[in-house]
Amino acid sequence: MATFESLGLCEWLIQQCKQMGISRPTPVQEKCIPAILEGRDCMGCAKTGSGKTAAFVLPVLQKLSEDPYGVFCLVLTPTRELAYQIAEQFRALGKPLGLKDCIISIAMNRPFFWEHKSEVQTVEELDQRFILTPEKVKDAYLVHLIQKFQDEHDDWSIMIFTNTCKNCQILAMMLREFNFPTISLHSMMKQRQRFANLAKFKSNVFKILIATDVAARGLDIPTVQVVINHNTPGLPKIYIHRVGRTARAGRNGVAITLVTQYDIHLISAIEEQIQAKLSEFPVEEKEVLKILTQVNVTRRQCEIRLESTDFDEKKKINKRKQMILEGKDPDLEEKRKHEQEKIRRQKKKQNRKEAKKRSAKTTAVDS
Ligand SMILES: Nc1ncnc2c1ncn2[C@@H]1O[C@H](COP(=O)(O)OP(=O)(O)OP(=O)(O)O)[C@@H](O)[C@H]1O
Repeated sequence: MATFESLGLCEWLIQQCKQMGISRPTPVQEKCIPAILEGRDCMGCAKTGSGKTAAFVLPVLQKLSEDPYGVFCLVLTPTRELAYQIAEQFRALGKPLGLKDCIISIAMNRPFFWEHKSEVQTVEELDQRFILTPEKVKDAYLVHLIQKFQDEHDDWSIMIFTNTCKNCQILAMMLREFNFPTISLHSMMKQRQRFANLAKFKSNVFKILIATDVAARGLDIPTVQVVINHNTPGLPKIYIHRVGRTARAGRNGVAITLVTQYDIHLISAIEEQIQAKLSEFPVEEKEVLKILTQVNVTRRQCEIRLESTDFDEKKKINKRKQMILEGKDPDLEEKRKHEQEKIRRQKKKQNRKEAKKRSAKTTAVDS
């Protein structure tokens, strides 16, 4: 069995790995580390949660320590959260180097040239994968499932994926109405809020993260035991990334996908890709029916509440797209608008103060 030493990794890096609980290389690390150390081009493909990040971070750090000069490594990621996560790994493993890193994010949601390859996930790691085929009560099944996990496990943590930002927002509101400690993550949130919510979920303050596919790739949250697909992913590749958020680094995990009669063809494509049949998840229908009305009413109330805010996904996305086409950064524009509004308010306040002073002076002169 290979060791980090036999792969050519130097002692200080082996010690850093040990401190992070990494004692033996995973297969992708075993194959990539020597090749990168030799300075060869390398493309690593391995299943989700198998340590691909350290497979390039470790040899990059070793090379950098040998010749610490200039800009050394550029890492491209599909989301900002992932950029921060990888930077953290560089910082943790590269601590003795006094490493300097810089995160640059661009206005566009996703660079189109990114191609993340993942091998077919094996069934052994992912303990159980299920499908649920509800008729019109998806949401009631969701509430029932969460309730079940909450009742049956002391230490639990669930990631729920859904297709749109609006759905994500409504479901988060709805689950909070049922007193589930829920937090959301989607691209219509401000970046600061996205990071804050992710941190709250990672620290286990909130047990449920409901997210769009912005959280489907690369995020490494070891405590996630369950992934629920509120909608069936349109592409098998997305399914693999989503369910890969659980059962990471040899741990166990469960993935449940809610499927309607219109999604059967999608399930067939997923099964073909993962080379495994998904089994039906057993639920007590009676229990689901008991909460059906309450769930539907709560959802409708949340929809009405959300409609009264300016949460218009399409309008906002189109506005952002237009800005990008005009060469503007939507986040910067928003910040600038906010600053201008602040200055305008301060000026107004100042004018009012001065007017008050003037009128006080006039009164004094009159009297
Ligand atoms: N050799 C190792 N032994 C044990 N754990 C490891 C090892 N290498 C990395 N890990 C841990 O495994 C977890 C998953 O690693 P990582 O996020 O790099 O997976 P990945 O293959 O990039 O997954 P994804 O395809 O989902 O992005 C991390 O918590 C990491 O610290």
